[in-house]
Amino acid sequence: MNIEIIKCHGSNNDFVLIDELFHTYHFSEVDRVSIATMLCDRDGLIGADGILFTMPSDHADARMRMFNPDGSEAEMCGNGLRCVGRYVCEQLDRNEIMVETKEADLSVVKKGEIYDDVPAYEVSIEPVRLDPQLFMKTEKKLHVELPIENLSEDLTFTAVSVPNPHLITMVPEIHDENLSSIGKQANEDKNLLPSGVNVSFIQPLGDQKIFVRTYERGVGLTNACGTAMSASSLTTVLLEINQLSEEIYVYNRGGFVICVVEKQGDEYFIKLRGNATYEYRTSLNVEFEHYTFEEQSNREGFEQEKQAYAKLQEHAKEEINLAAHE
Ligand SMILES: N[C@@H](CCC[C@H](N)C(=O)O)C(=O)O
Repeated sequence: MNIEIIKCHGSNNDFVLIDELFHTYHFSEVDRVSIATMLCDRDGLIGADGILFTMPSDHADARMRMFNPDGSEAEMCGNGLRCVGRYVCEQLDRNEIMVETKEADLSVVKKGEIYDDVPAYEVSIEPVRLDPQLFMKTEKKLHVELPIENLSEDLTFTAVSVPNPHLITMVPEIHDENLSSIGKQANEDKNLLPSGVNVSFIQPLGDQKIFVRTYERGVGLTNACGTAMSASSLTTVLLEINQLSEEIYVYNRGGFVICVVEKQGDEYFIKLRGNATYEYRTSLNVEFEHYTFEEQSNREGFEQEKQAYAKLQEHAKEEINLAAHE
């Protein structure tokens, strides 16, 4: 089967976008899993943190289904939603659309630039729930800054569903080996976390700024995770480190995003704003029976936007260094 793809990223959390709105591909559920495991493989031709199936919806402008490299399907993907949002906005010639996701219809709005020549897309991250029982075996009704003995002797965690599951912890300094080992352990402990979990470490940088690193369920360490940065922003608001309704700059290995946490009654709402950058477009011939694929065309690169994004990333690195030495 011939499949056209766009390789894209949000904060260098990179994806393969497949358009089923304007192409008629008949994928079975097994095909979707094969596409995810084959195309995301970092030792293969493409390599990515996930697949974004951009599909028709019976009530919204489009529907997004997101698959991790291990073939599992996630409830949501914040960085991916910006990429799908951009794609659909451009196809429909609109600046604002609604995208159906597993648990909610979410708005995507094109909103100026996040940095010079880097257009910004703002997405709603909903529903936001603090009930740990949604994904963790626990008697507790709320799990904010509490220990989880099976995962760490000294760290405390906050459980947030947005609606994919997240455990967040505050640390003075981030050590990848520690995050990786806790992330692996959390995803192996099916008695505690039956559907797995994304684990993030937050390093506060002061002045409404944080640095977030995430071990993603179904992936491992990634450059950034949009839902994790949203859940982390909420965590810092709950812990009164950052302010409600104010912009929170979230730095990551691949750049930065801006989150705003709002509260209405007892409910929280999060907006996530950041880039949606295309790297290249190409077409693939996928042989599902043989579990193989090859590239059919030369890659069409998006050099200008890649260069603009490289400057954003340089700026993010400088900001992180400055904050770390203040
Ligand atoms: N990187 C994504 C989240 C992708 C799904 C995650 N690995 C999960 O299984 O929940 C994001 O930007 O939110």
